[in-house]
Amino acid sequence: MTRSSLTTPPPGANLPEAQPGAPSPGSALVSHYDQCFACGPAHPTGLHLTARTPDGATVEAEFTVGEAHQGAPRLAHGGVLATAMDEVIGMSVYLLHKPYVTGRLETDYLLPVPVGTTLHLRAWCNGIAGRKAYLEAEGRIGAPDGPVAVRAAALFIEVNMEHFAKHADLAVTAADHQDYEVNP
Ligand SMILES: CCCCCCCC/C=C\CCCCCCCC(=O)SCCNC(=O)CCNC(=O)[C@H](O)C(C)(C)COP(=O)(O)OP(=O)(O)OC[C@H]1O[C@@H](n2cnc3c(N)ncnc32)[C@H](O)[C@@H]1OP(=O)(O)O
Repeated sequence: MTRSSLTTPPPGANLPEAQPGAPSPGSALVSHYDQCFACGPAHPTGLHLTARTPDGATVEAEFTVGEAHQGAPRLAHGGVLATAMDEVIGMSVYLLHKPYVTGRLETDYLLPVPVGTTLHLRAWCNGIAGRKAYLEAEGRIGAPDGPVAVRAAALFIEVNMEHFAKHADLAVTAADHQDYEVNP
């Protein structure tokens, strides 16, 4: 895809290694937050993405474009598609077993995505350098090997749990995410 140097791993970046306690190959990934617009099962109008990791290194998910996701008539809004890409990439960082947030997200829109289309999403990590993780994702129409409609490249930045606690209840946040390092 077309990407800037900011989302390209620098020389010396390391490929991620399997982390003890991280989701194992074949497992489903739980939502990181019930009310997340992209993956929260309790969100009233969210995308309700569910994901799994087939191999402990990549993440797969499906997103079916609905009436509520239109930008142009009968076509998905680009921002909604970017949300889905951001989330599936965010879920792939889950495999690193540390909290990260999106610093930068670049998106290529290659094909229009009509309402009713199921996009097959896949995300993976291309490298880690210090607190920076370099990630990529694609969304294919209709099948895992269907035509690519969307590509994304992202830079995620590692944060500590206090990042989230500034705007929410630390006790609740920590209790919900005991498997993350709280003070990395
Ligand atoms: C009850 C609550 C439940 C909470 C749940 C808790 C657990 C959840 C676990 C997992 C969640 C997963 C969630 C996935 C959801 C999808 C992902 C999202 O949508 S995340 C939301 C959107 N993103 C933000 O809101 C970030 C806002 N930005 C920031 O907070 C800061 O800017 C931050 C943390 C990204 C960096 O700030 P600094 O002060 O820590 O660090 P500095 O020094 O500025 O940056 C570090 C390095 O990164 C580069 N960098 C930072 N931002 C960059 C950018 N945009 N482009 C290029 N480089 C950037 C800098 O140049 C620096 O590089 P050099 O070390 O000097 O080489």
